Amino acid sequence: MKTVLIATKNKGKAKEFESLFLPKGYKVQTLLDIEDSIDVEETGSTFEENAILKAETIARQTGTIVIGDDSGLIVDALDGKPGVYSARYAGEEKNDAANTEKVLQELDGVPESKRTARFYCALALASPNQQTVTVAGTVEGRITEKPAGKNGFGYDPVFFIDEKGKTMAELVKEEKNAISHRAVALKKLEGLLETFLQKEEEKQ
Ligand SMILES: O=P(O)(O)OP(=O)(O)OP(=O)(O)OC[C@H]1O[C@@H](n2cnc3c(O)ncnc32)[C@H](O)[C@@H]1O
Ligand SMILES: [Mg+2]
Repeated sequence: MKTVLIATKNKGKAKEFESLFLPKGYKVQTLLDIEDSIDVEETGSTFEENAILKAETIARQTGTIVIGDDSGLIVDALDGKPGVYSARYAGEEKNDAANTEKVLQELDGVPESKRTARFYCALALASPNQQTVTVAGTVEGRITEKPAGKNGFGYDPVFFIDEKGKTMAELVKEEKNAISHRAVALKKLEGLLETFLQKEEEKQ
């Protein structure tokens, strides 16, 4: 089976990539499987910049093809926050529940019609000897007044999807993976990944 390395230490993302890639015939490896893997500093001001930083840093370190994922929540009433700071919104320790609570507090008193938001996922594909490419995907929703659901990760319990009548955390894995920002981005990356792998083989 073909293997693809994802430059992430996020368990929720890792699980999603495994399910998304399995039907395509790929086995997924992440930085959670690699001992002493380095932390990539996310110094970019856009999701794309950070996805590139993750993918290129790890591609250079491992000498293989790598996918970087930088994603987050964009809330209209908060002028796009937490945005690229989604993981550390309530502090450096990256606490999903605390991040979610902070968004709910900041939206206190904001009416339902003004609680529009979207998840954004930028994916970068890099290898030591090919030009890096990026793609992106989004999914539209609204921020609820309190968390609901146990599935998924991050801000999923407060992200309500009108078409489903449920929060992202109330969807089963298959449902999230059919509509998520990550799934939309990955669909755009599929063909590019095949080309990358072919070119890599030709070089060997
Ligand atoms: O950088 P890596 O190692 O990949 O892991 P991370 O958790 O730091 O990931 P990001 O820098 O991309 O930050 C993304 C944050 O946005 C949130 N997020 C991203 N995708 C999400 C999803 O599908 N559902 C809910 N929240 C999500 C989540 O809270 C993450 O902490
Ligand atoms: Mg991160």
